[in-house]
Amino acid sequence: MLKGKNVLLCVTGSIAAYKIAELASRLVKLHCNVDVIMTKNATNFINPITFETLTGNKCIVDTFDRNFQFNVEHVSLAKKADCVMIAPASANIIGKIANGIADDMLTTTVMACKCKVMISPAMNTNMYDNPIVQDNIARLRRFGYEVIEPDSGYLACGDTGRGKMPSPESLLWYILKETAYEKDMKGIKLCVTAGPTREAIDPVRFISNNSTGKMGYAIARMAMLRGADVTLASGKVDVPPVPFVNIINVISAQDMYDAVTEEAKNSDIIIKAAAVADYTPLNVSDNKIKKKDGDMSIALKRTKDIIGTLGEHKKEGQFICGFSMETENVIANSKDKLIKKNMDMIVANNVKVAGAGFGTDTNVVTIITGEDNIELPMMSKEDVASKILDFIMAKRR
Ligand SMILES: Cc1cc2nc3c(=O)[nH]c(=O)nc-3n(C[C@H](O)[C@H](O)[C@H](O)COP(=O)(O)O)c2cc1C
Ligand SMILES: CC(C)(COP(=O)(O)O)[C@@H](O)C(=O)NCCC(=O)NCCS
Ligand SMILES: [Mg+2]
Repeated sequence: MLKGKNVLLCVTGSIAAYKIAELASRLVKLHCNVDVIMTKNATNFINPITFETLTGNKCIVDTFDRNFQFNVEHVSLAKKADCVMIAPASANIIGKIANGIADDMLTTTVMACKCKVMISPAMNTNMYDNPIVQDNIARLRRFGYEVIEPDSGYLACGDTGRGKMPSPESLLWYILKETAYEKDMKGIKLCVTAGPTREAIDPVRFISNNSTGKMGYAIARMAMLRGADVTLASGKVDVPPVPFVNIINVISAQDMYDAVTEEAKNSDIIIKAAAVADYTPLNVSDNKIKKKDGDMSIALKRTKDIIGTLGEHKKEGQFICGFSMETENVIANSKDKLIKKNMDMIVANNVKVAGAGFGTDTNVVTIITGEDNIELPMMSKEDVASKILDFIMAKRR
């Protein structure tokens, strides 16, 4: 995902420094070239050899070290980097950078950087809340540095509070958002739906379906990485939330209808990968329905047709993509829906095909537009998501 990219990690003297080894390793596994600069104080917490072994590059601490690969190392590292992350960032380094001090390798390199610089403060809560630190952070933001909000939680001194460095996984997402993929969807507002809906029968029971949200979440994730401004209307799912995406949690088909019809007013593209109930109980019992002898039946009524409503009110230039999950006459039924509901594209999948449908990490789909019928081989839901976005972007051009 990061082949050909150069990320510069800058590590300072905080107990959270050890966690950056994990980040460096994750980046390397994504085929990224990783350079690491440490402050001298950081080497008290983690040895440069750790980073050198993980990245295959010399870890630089001393500006005046003559054992250089480049002529003027601080300038070449600054020029080469696609993005810089200072993590953990000590109160000291924040103060130095905010005030134009460049008295070591880290601060000198950062001073020479033109690329995006992200700073992840990690320190004791009292230090973080200190008005001098807060003032320095505000100053850094004013100069275009991205300062990442620290988490709240257990700190090494035994206190609990603000100042904890976000997990390596969270920091990785910041880097991916900046460097992974071309940002060809920048400026586009995308609304994605995902997951199942739940239709209450009584306070303890509901009618639902097997959707896990994996397909919709993959679309939201890929679009976010391509620079889109993404809103994800999600039913109850177990998949982790997508960072940097506005998630609207919904339960029922009616909730989904309300969220999506509202969001659609400002969306350039709408992709509906949720499995929304077509029917809901006619009456919802206020109390748990008691078991009785004999059979029972539940009367159902139609839910509102979300895609139908979106198609009817489609704005000029808006692109609507639906998903269809069929078990027979997949293509014919999907084409029918596409036309009837005024969609621009429909992605058909058949639950009965191996590697397709609910819960799996792969899917087998056919992308159907007015003109084309493109059958894709089995691929990961991530790759299916990319293909869908590629098609939509090409159609919009
Ligand atoms: C055990 C220990 C843990 C520390 N943790 C932090 C920390 O999390 N954040 C911080 O700002 N300073 C922390 N410090 C203080 C810094 O190491 C100190 O301010 C140092 O001068 C920072 O140097 P540097 O910014 O050049 O890396 C810690 C010090 C010690 C001894
Ligand atoms: C120390 C640690 C990395 C521990 O993380 P963990 O609880 O996730 O294992 C985390 O609490 C953190 O990021 N702390 C911020 C820096 C810190 O605690 N500095 C010491 C002064 S209180
Ligand atoms: Mg349906």
